[in-house]
Amino acid sequence: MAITDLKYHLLLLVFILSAYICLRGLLYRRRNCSGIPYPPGPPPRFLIGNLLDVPKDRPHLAFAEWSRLYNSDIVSYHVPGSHTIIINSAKAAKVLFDQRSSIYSDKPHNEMVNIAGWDYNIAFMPYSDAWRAHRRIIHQHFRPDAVGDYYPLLISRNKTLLRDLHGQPDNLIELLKHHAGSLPLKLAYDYEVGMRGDPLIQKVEESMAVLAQIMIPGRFLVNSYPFLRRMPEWLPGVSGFKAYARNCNDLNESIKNDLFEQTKAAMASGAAPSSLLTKILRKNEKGELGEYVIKRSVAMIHIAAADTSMAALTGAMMALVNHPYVQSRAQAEIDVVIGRDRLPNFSDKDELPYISAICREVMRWRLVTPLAVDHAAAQDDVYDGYFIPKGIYTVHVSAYFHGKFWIFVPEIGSTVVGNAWAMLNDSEFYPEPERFNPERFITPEGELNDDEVLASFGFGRRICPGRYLANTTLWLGVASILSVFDIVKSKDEAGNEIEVTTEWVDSGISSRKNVSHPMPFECSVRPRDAKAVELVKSLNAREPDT
Ligand code: HEM
Repeated sequence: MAITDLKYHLLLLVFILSAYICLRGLLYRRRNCSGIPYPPGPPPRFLIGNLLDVPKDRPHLAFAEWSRLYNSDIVSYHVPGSHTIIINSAKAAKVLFDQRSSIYSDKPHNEMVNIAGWDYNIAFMPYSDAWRAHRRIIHQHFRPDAVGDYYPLLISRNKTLLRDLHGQPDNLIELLKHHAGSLPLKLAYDYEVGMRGDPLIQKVEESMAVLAQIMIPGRFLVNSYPFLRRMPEWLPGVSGFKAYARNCNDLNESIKNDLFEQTKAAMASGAAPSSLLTKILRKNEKGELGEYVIKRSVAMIHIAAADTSMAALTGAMMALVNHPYVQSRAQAEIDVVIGRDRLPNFSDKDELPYISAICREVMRWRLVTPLAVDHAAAQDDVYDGYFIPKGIYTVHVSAYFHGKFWIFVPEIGSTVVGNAWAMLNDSEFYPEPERFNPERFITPEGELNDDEVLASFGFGRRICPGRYLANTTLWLGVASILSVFDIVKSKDEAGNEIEVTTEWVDSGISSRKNVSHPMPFECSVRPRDAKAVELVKSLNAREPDT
């Protein structure tokens, strides 16, 4: 390409960007012409808005602080391309996500999510027929009465975990991560994850690291200026994001397709072991559901379940090792209800309310997803005197240039974020919220109260459909480990106890969509007594029901 041509295209790009920014500015002001203010928040800076005001680390804390500072339970900030509204109270969440769910069930558009092949993630799908089709499959197989189908698998894997823990008492966290992280693939495809260096897990981790980057506000210009996707790759700044996205897209294609195709091939040869995928494919012999819907829904299970379940189970251990009193009370409950000759089972759940209270407190105290996943408003709305603009506001401008038609689509999008952390740490409902205190879920009569800490699983019609499986996995893990083991602090070489942190961090490179995990810590298990050793040694993982 001639130098003059290059200069011409660069000038054109600068012109388009400037036109965009001006048009956005105009639109932004025009929206304010409604006379209704946006929810309060830090004052935006010229061109970059509040880009510098949102901390990368634990933004849920800053957002909750803004509510105190600006005296409003909803607050907002603006970065080029989107306006973000943060919902900090359970009251506002109920009105917006539940009572006005037809408005707030949509999801914001993120151009890089699509380019990088992450659009199969149901949590990012717009509120549409496609989303309904995917959600229906997940719901059918993970609603409360369907979760019972997975009890035998959960119980037998739990027994394996206890036996492994007995053999490697200092390897608690690694074994738990493997236990929780491998379950979704076993359940979905009957795929057994290797303890270390599993190629599929590596692909998922790589792809998720890219996703974490994609979700950082302002990280990719194409999210603010989607037309850049159509620009030739030789333009400065375009080839970088395209190559990055292409690599991630290849990973996602492999994650979606490889196990799916292997299972289909095994089914054709009559050698496929039973799994959720074989069950769904057999039920769909007449082809009512498109194959791609099945493929994407089943692939989603691992993405949604593995990291979150690992965080919850290891978070429970962090809480328990720091609170020996809670362990003793739980063990006393287990001993009275089921004795010492067998492990707790799902049929014991109603009689072990304190174990359930521990699990709820784990989900409240240090949230796995403090800011859930972003929603978007499907239409303009007003709450408590504040204006919430619709998710995507588009204006199409076309121009004829250098023998070509160009279409510019400037949009002002509003993202609506439920700050679950702020809601579940509200001292009006949870006195001394910093304290790990399962008793807060127990009534004076000794029963479980009706607070299921639902905000820890998101909001409205988009609330996590896997929450019953997640709660069941956590409950069984905590109940079985406590029935035979004490969770204790590890010791250093000099025999001193190693302190255990109570802090959580966003995993990977911090972004506000990340799953939070406990900071790395060490702890061990110790059999409660000779009776516990006897019970663990007698466990046979292949007998699911005892
Ligand atoms: C401790 C474990 C888990 C936590 C904390 C968690 C949390 C969440 C949150 C916060 C959302 C976003 C909700 C929203 O947009 O408001 C979500 C969505 C989702 N989760 Fe979970 N989840 C967990 C486990 C699971 C499991 C085990 C599965 C699958 C079996 C699952 C499947 C999904 C799916 C499919 C969505 C997308 C829902 C939609 O957009 O309609 N999750 N989860």
